[in-house]
Amino acid sequence: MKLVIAKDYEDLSKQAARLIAEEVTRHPSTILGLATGGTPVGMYQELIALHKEEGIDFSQATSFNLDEYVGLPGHHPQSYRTYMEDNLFTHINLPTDKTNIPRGDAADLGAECKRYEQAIAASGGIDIQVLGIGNNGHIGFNEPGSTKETTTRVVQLTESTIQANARYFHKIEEVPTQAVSMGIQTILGAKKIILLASGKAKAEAVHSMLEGEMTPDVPASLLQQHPNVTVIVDEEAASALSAKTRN
Ligand SMILES: O=P(O)(O)OC[C@H]1O[C@](O)(CO)[C@@H](O)[C@@H]1O
Repeated sequence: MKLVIAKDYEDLSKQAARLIAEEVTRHPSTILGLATGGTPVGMYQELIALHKEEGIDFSQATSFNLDEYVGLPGHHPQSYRTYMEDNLFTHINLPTDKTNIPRGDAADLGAECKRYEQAIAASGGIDIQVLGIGNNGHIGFNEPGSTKETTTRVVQLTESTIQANARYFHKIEEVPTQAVSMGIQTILGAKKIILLASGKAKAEAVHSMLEGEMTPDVPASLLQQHPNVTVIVDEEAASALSAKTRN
């Protein structure tokens, strides 16, 4: 995996946005894999600026998000659909009907998971997938124990993930306990992957991902088998890495 240590969060966000913008410019009908969480917010702001100031054009692109909470309709304030509308979609020219996010409120979640996986395959597959990383090494909502064979499915969130995400809800009891998430196999199917991590709380997970053994106990470590991963971290998130990995 290629490691980039950015100066700070702003630099990380700018470098990540550049990679996406280059991809969209080179290949206008690119299939983007998008992530939520706090980390990519700065990257989305940079992408909006690149769209407004440099005319980066998303009109022919398509997007697939990693995950959505079970039980939340798209219009719920804490749904990942709302997050994406607020942080990116309403500010750029990506057509709404080309933005895909699993339906967490589907009546038949099993069918929804199959439909989502098939839609990704039918698009030709994800060209560039953005990922964050959970403090416990999760990617998407693939919690520890997720194997490399997993595809889009309903997953149970761990207590630590529920606690980490409670900051977006009024109280912890409101945080959904399940999500629909692309699987590890789905993520590994992307042609390129960019993983972003910022802050001290991510240092241990970044260390295990890059320097630990490949194990479903740290789902992000399974990315080691992918041929084209760029990990962009800030100094704090890089702080548990050995000198050898840093150089
Ligand atoms: O960027 P954050 O908010 O630290 O979140 C890290 C990860 O946790 C999630 O928000 C899910 O808990 C992922 O979507 C994200 O990659």
